[in-house]
Amino acid sequence: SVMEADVMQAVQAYTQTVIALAAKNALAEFNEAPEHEALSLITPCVAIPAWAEHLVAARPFSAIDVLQHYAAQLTDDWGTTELNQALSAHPRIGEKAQGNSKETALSKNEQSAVDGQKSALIVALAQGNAEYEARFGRVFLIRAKGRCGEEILGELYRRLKNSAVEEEVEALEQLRQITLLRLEGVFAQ
Ligand SMILES: NC(=O)NC1=NC(=O)NC1=O
Repeated sequence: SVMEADVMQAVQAYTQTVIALAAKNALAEFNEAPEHEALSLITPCVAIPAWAEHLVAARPFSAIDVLQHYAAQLTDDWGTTELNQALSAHPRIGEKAQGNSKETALSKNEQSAVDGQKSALIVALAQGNAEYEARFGRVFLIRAKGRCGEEILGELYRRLKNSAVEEEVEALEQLRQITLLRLEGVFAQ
């Protein structure tokens, strides 16, 4: 009925307000926190200290999208060094992330669609990972969030055919996506 529609609309508007206010508080917290605290909020996003240090140094941010835009700009300079630095914190796709660090929890969540999938898939991912590491000399990195195991395996097979230069570009783009998605998560709580 019209009444119910109005109530639903009001609830939705209220919910949006609460989400916006929560994000605002998270931003205020980040802006005002002591440096080491602000750093600890964002270091789980990616194991590239310079990125987190520059982001913290650029506070205060007037809005979350300004912060996210600057965070994205900082990733433009990433190259081989940053990629290898970051890979130390990313478990292989399909392998159970070890330990109880914040990064491990994030990886587990991002890879949740892969976990418990058909064992044939897990075996194929393990073989593909090994082939990738033999060919490119580093762990295969893909933004796993929002992707099922089959799609990840398909991407692994496709990227195995890349040249070293093409593959570094792709791996860096995946690292950017993982990092910026995790940053969104920091301010969405
Ligand atoms: N090797 C990986 O691709 N690791 C990961 N991808 C994600 O999206 N999270 C990870 O930890």
